Amino acid sequence: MNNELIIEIDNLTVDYPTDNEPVRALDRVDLKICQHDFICVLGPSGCGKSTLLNVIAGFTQPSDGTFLMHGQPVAGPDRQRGVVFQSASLYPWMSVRKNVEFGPKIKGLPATEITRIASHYLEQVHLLEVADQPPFQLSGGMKQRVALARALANEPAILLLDEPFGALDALTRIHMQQLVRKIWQQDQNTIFMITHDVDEALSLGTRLLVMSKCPGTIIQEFSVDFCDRAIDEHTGRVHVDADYLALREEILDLIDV
Ligand SMILES: Nc1ncnc2c1ncn2[C@@H]1O[C@H](COP(=O)(O)OP(=O)(O)OP(=O)(O)O)[C@@H](O)[C@H]1O
Repeated sequence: MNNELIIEIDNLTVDYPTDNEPVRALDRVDLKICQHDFICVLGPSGCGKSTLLNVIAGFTQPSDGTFLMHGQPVAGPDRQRGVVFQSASLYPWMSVRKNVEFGPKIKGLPATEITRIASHYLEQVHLLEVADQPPFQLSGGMKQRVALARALANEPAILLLDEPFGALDALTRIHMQQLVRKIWQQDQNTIFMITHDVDEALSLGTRLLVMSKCPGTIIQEFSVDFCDRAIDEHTGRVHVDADYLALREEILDLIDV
């Protein structure tokens, strides 16, 4: 497997200015992300998970420390980092296909290539049959699949998912998890995902990062392989065994739920 280093974060601190004292959201975070890592970030509410994702996305600049991508500082957002948020925020005036074509079009690719890329990712998320519909005609889960296809169509070096399934019902959520796992396994993507759901993290991630209360720092990392070693062929769900349950308890204790 290719273990190329993609992201290197050293001593990262983020302070948000306020009318009074600045709020320290992240405190001296160190993190390396390599090709094909599937990182899941867990931690109490307000511990700085989104701030960390926003720094990696290029939306927020560090107050101190360094953040390098492929060895270079990052000035702002670009197509190297695809982001999917909890709410799909699609362009409502464009069809599903046009939403997915948007990135490749901005990139200036030839029309045939734009069509090919959009069809490929729409097929991957099982949405080719609704490609010509406007987003408002889709269910919440379908909208999230469009958002995923739109992010993937830029072929980013890393996919950043900020609670992408948080607003979905339980069954749709499981289907989305299966889909993301399959895409990650097939295409060898690199994924950084925030979740509040320990089971979701255990069933998807290869590295689970647990953060402390605000100001956030990474207090523990777990390397896991449940998604590789124990997926039920028929249901696509992870087989829950004693190791899984023990780790689940340990993480919940750390988060102090
Ligand atoms: N723009 C801002 N200005 C001031 N403080 C902010 C700003 N954004 C976030 N914060 C504060 O920074 C801290 C970390 O926030 P952040 O949203 O990164 O946490 P989180 O772990 O993602 O939270 P949640 O799990 O509730 O989504 C919190 O104390 C929050 O109130």
